[in-house]
Amino acid sequence: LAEIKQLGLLSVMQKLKGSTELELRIVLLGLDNAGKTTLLKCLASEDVNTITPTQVSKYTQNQPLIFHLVYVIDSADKKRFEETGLELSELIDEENLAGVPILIFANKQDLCTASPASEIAEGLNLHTYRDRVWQIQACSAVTGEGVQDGMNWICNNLLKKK
Ligand SMILES: Nc1nc2c(ncn2[C@@H]2O[C@H](COP(=O)(O)OP(=O)(O)OP(=O)(O)O)[C@@H](O)[C@H]2O)c(=O)[nH]1
Ligand SMILES: [Mg+2]
Repeated sequence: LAEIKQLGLLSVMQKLKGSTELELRIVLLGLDNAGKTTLLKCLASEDVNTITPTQVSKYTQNQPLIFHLVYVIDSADKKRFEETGLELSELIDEENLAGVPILIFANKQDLCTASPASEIAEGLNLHTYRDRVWQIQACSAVTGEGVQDGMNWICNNLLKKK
């Protein structure tokens, strides 16, 4: 995990379907330059009132309230696909994160050099993840496209658990 840049812990108060209020904790991870900060800004600009990003300086393995992981990938940086895949698999093998649902953002889809999310999913062997629910979502943190779809997936997971 040492090389994973830890970005932020997001405490999100989401009002779902008008009546339910849920607190959602997200740990946002990814290699440097993947687009984590841009994604946070994108989320914050969409709903400043309900999202409170907190920058934390260090990843602590015993975070008590991790409900979801979000892993960001630069879809246009093919040279680092192997590296990011290794980091992701280490994360998946973390004992403390066993079973934690994971959303993978295939970010920077606005670039014409970006690989499609389906190709990235294959390269990362996502289909072999059997201990948790996972989702890969194509997005652009710059245009905002796909970001809300990813967040909706997380919200739907929470609703299912209730
Ligand atoms: N075209 C494009 N550029 C993006 C996108 N997301 C991020 N970037 C750019 O990629 C670079 C890195 O983005 P950051 O958000 O700083 O990445 P980061 O993951 O926070 O990087 P570190 O803080 O170094 O770990 C910046 O120049 C962003 O403008 C995207 O969806 N599309
Ligand atoms: Mg950053």
